[in-house]
Amino acid sequence: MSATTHGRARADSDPLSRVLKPASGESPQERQARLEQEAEAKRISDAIDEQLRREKVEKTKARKEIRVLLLGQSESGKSTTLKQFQLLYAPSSFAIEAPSWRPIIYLNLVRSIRRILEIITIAEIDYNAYDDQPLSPVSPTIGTPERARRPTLNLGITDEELAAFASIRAALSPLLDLEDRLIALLSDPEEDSGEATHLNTSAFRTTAGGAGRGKEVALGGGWKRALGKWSGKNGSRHGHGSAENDEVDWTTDPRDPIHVLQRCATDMEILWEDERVQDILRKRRARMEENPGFYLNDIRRIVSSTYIPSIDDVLKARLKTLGVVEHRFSPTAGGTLGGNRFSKGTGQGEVDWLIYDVGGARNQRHVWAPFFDDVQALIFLAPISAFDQVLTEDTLVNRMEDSMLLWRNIVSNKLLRNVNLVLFLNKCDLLQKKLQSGIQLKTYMTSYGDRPNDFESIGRYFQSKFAAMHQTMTPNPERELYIHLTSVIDTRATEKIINSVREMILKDSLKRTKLL
Ligand SMILES: Nc1nc2c(ncn2[C@@H]2O[C@H](COP(=O)(O)OP(=O)(O)OP(=O)(O)O)[C@@H](O)[C@H]2O)c(=O)[nH]1
Ligand SMILES: [Mg+2]
Repeated sequence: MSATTHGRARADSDPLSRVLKPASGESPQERQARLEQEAEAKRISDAIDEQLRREKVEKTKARKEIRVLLLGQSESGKSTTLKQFQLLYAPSSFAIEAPSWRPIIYLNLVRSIRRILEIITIAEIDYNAYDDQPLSPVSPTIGTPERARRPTLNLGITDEELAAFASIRAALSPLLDLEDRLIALLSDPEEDSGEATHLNTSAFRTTAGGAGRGKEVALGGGWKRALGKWSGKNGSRHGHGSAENDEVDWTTDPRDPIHVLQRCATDMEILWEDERVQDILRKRRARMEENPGFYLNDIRRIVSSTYIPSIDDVLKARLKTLGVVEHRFSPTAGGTLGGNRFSKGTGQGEVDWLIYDVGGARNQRHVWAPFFDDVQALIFLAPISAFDQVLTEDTLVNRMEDSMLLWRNIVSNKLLRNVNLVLFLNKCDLLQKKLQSGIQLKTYMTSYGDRPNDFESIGRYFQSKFAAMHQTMTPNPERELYIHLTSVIDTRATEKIINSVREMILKDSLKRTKLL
């Protein structure tokens, strides 16, 4: 019986209107008859209510969809968390997509090299500023590297080193062109969505003037489809089996970026391993290892002709999200393993998960709100290693401060009052490294005072800070907050956390269903 039919039956025998009728001059028999009628009406009404409740439960069950929104500032780890969901619940699709990350990993590597070259250039500029001072009148021979014999500047560059840097910069210059080609390939997916041969004509073209050079590439969800050809179709395959086990040889395509990378590999290694370069990086406090998309210790492996990104490579790859990207993990579409895991122990049958990954940069945040009243759970990521960093989009704003402001807005938002709230205090691995290198939290957050500068104390401090903000600002004092200290590039640890988040959301969903 449909809900509409129930609605009519209910209107025909409305018990309320009967009860509300005045019962003046009622005889005992009439009263008895009225009470019986009322009881009967109530029984019918209760039966209808129960039927409606059951139908609503069935409808909810039939939908079998849990919607989760990932929020947090740029580089907080939202897309990486999404990758972990995919790895856990749709591992076969993760494996199929892994080769598509290859150009992004190349781009990350090229960006790291560019960053080092920029830092050296700044160091050189600092050095050359010394030229403004008059040279010694007793310069023994013209052309002698006078500066080399001067007391070194704080960066300690000599003319010989300058010459060496100039030579390595020249050797690495093809990477700038490669960066343009990779940006063109990644930024313009529409253009490459046609025939596979199209790749050979335009995908690796150079953008005029290198307009995107140095800027971070930001993409919506379409790039994986556009880069389907990177999954191995344009390389020679040897052997059989699944995509992850197939051996490919990227060098068979003369236009593949692998060639430039291979030609530059030795110079990239020389640059990265050079002690003087390391010294300059140290003095400039450029901790490359902590930057997103760090592959400088893996150059040989990455430029191999048969390179396929590993799980860790994909998790480390940095690609800024644009807009909102929706991902559905469904038991049937996402692979059987995913389906089984999702439905395990829930008592709810199989469940589809709809996860919204959004861009976290300030100019991306306006698109978040329309999703607030459509999700059951929200995972907010705050990278607690970022206390000594500023936002890329606004270098006057400290990242930790930005995270806390965002958190305040989220926890006080009325639209989210009934949403399950999960907080990932993320990048704990980087926090640990920072603390080990002697960086003090109190230098950047004076409110931390003289508390111990160790990971446990700082972790506890941030947990209680974020929890206190929730407690004082929440529009729903009943709402529970689940806080986890995370490093979402750590697959094993994140799997446990995701499982506990899943259990929590499903239990809550079951509770709500029972309450209906
Ligand atoms: N070491 C470390 N790196 C992390 C962690 N979480 C994320 N990353 C890296 O940080 C970078 C940024 O992560 P993303 O997941 O792309 O950040 P996002 O929040 O999606 O950023 P937007 O898309 O710009 O909003 C990536 O290179 C990740 O590999 C972590 O816990 N530890
Ligand atoms: Mg992202």
